[in-house]
Amino acid sequence: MITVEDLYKVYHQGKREVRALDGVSLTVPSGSVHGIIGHSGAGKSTLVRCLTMLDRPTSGTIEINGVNLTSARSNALRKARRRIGLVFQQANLFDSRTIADNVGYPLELIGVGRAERLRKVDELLGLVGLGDSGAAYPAQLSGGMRQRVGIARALASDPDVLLCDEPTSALDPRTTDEILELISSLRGRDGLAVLVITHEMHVVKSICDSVSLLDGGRIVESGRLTDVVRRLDGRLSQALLGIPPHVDESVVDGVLVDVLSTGEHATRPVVAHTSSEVGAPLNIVGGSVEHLAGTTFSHLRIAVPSGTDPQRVIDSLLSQGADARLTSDLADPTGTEDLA
Ligand SMILES: Nc1ncnc2c1ncn2[C@@H]1O[C@H](COP(=O)(O)OP(=O)(O)OP(=O)(O)O)[C@@H](O)[C@H]1O
Repeated sequence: MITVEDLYKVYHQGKREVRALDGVSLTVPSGSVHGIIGHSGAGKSTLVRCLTMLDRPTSGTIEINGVNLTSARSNALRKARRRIGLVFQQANLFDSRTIADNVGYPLELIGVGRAERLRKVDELLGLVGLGDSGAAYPAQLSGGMRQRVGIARALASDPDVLLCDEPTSALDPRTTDEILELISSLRGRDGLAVLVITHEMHVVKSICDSVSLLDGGRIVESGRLTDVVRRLDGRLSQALLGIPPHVDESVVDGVLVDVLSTGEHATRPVVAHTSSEVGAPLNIVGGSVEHLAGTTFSHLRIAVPSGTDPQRVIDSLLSQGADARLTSDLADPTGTEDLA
């Protein structure tokens, strides 16, 4: 488990003060995957540097399974750092070393004997699906395989936390899914907590149990994936379940309403029911249906014709267990806010 409390990182540019991290707090329990997304400049890289203590936070604490990284010095800090395994966009392998030697490198650094190293490397290569590739060299592997090597190397020192910084940004969609499946399968391995920094909503939807939105150095929204998407007006909900404009909504006659139904409600004809209840045709002008963490989320945008009171429509939808709001009341109705 990793616990971050009130983390600040202040940079000084001449007389200007930049709060790259402005009081970040978060907890990632063992056995879970937490995603952090945010605009460019939100503070993601600073957070990664501070979590790994490559850059010292100005204040605040980082604890991993009760061990405080922020107060540790020299040897104790070096040891504490091994509690975090790092996976980057590119695996940055040593080209002149075999795959096995790349994975064993962190163990070599801390003086683990050859026999134990070979045993561990074998186990890790098996775990990432590269049991037969130990003797190969990086140049002989595909990008996805190299990333698997990077993951095996990150796990070599038996970390408590796996910190993945844009782990699939350099991969094609199919390889991305294979790597995500691998990362997802690692949650709970000896109590591992996984933290993924990403700008890809697909990553969040595929493997994260919980997610935080970082903006201006602060976490402005956070929660379990299935909870944040339920908040129809939330930025994360709009980003994860957003409805791209399918029609020119300015020519729609009437008022637009967004409807979010979850779980079993998502399988019911709530719009059809409301349509007959209010006695007006309700045209669906956009929608997205997602299955996240075993739950179905249906987000529809409907046009309520002029002459029909939209509040009656909203009330009818609410009475059926759906959430419904005027689209014009939503912060980002197009769901196209760039969180990268
Ligand atoms: N060494 C530094 N000195 C001064 N300001 C910095 C420094 N590093 C980062 N910043 C500032 O801190 C803020 C957060 O930057 P950071 O690189 O962490 O954002 P990011 O979310 O990783 O962005 P990107 O996705 O573009 O890499 C930005 O305003 C940036 O200009």
